[in-house]
Amino acid sequence: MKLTVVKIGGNVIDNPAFCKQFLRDFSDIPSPKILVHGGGKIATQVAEKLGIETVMVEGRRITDKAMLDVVTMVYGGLVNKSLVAQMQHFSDNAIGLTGADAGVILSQKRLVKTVDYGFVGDIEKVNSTFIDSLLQQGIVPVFAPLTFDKEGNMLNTNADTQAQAIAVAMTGTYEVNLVYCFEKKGVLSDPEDDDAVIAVLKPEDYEKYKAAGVINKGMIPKLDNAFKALADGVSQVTICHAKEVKLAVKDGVAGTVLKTE
Ligand SMILES: Nc1ncnc2c1ncn2[C@@H]1O[C@H](COP(=O)(O)OP(=O)(O)O)[C@@H](O)[C@H]1O
Ligand SMILES: CC(=O)N[C@@H](CCC(=O)OP(=O)(O)O)C(=O)O
Repeated sequence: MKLTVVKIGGNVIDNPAFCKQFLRDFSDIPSPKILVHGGGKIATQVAEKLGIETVMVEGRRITDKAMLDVVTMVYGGLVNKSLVAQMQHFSDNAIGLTGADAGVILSQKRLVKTVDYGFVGDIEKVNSTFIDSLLQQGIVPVFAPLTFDKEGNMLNTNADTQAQAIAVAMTGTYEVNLVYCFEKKGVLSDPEDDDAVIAVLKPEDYEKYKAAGVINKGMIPKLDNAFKALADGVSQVTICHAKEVKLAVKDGVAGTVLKTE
């Protein structure tokens, strides 16, 4: 049986009209399906209002206690619950979850000698049986980019990584299609040209574009996760504009499709 996992980024969520259109389109995608959301841009804005500075290292937010409070409120509260309410309006029976709810995504606090990331989690285990029990009831799980550790901490977790880990965990039961939606038409071969979409991306091309600096910033962790998902058993991985989510799922052709070789 097929399962669709869609990840939606912060630039889409931050735009109410764009986000509403995306959720309307998402509601047309047949179940079973899962939504994973980011919200980094909104967390940065809220933190700024509270006088808390944002520092990102290799695509991950340094998350001290004050920032953990911000991301817990923003991702687990504001963003997650707003999405769930709108999805109910579009007749998707959504349930909003952090990884701590029902212990569904266990992480370990990120330990890197050179950088103190604070309350940032690297995912260890996803309870696919619990997720499947929701899917079996026709419920659409909506995951905030938060996980937890055995010490009882909430941990901030990169949303692209979380989508990849959930998608891979579900491959035991489903043929999984993973779609990363954002505000551009796909992975671009020319950052200045919004139409220069790379239709098919293979690992060797990725390395080439990365070395040339054409693929950079947030696209690097996104593609690392996307290729990992493909290597770990996800059937199809697409990176596309949020407006093309239905095309990506129904026709399997939109934006950039990843191939292993
Ligand atoms: N070659 C590229 N093609 C498209 N986007 C790119 C490329 N290189 C870097 N980017 C940047 O990557 C960003 C997407 O990553 P990120 O900001 O983490 O998105 P999201 O928050 O949606 O996960 C784009 O907004 C774009 O600025
Ligand atoms: C640890 C870490 O960096 N977590 C991310 C989680 C949100 C996210 O990934 O949001 P986007 O998908 O919108 O970028 C952050 O706080 O920015």
